Amino acid sequence: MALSAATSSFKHVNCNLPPSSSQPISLTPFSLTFVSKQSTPSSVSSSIQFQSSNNKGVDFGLTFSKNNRSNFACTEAVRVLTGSLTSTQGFKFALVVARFNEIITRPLLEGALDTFKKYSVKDEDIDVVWVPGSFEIGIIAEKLGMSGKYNAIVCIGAVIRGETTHYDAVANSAASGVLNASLKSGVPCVFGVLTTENMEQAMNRAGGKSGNKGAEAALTAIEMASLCEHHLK
Ligand SMILES: Nc1c(NC[C@H](O)[C@H](O)[C@H](O)CO)[nH]c(=O)[nH]c1=O
Ligand SMILES: CC(=O)[C@@H](O)COP(=O)(O)O
Repeated sequence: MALSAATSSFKHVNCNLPPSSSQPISLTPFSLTFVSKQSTPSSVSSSIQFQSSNNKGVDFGLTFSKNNRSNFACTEAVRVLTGSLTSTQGFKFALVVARFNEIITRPLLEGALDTFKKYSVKDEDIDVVWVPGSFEIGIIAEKLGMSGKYNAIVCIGAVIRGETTHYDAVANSAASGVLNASLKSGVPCVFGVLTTENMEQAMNRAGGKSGNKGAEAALTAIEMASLCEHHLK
């Protein structure tokens, strides 16, 4: 395989990322060595080495197939751990949802549940716990985490600025409550609490023009659950 053909195929390398992931893969190579190894009627397998400026090498084995799909496997030198979004079998999730501003938190919850369904998490593996407001999320997330029943917990709330400084107290307490729950229990507790200046900003993030932050939180929960369960046990 000629180098020019390899580099043109390289633009189309499929890294097996899930369909909704938009995170870039950063390789920033200092130098790149290309070695063609094997060619079959349907594919060409090659080895490519990236050498960074601190002399750490990463070898990648690539298979370019005729249907323009490629497999991309890191083979040695640097161990890269990433949670999978597609290996959700047996995972259990809890969602803690604040009833305050329910007009926002309910669509956030629905977004999260849709995402779990999309990634094959079964309904019977999901528990939803309602709390009065975002201030109360932390203590319940911590209890759920400590129960040892869940792989990750999604915390959902909507704190919307009013006239007074109450907003800052609730928003900061919610954030530190969720963080503490995570650190104390060792179970990933994901922060799906909106903190917005007004209702319009909240609606935009609860299924409006800025997406659904509940759906994003569920995706983060899956990735974190996988990272802990599959790599860090
Ligand atoms: N103002 C908001 C609240 N306030 C309620 C508190 O969360 C809490 O329930 C109360 O102070 C009793 O402890 N909660 C939200 O989720 N969002 C708000 O905008
Ligand atoms: C989160 C809040 O701050 C809000 O609901 C309270 O509003 P206000 O500051 O006008 O009392």
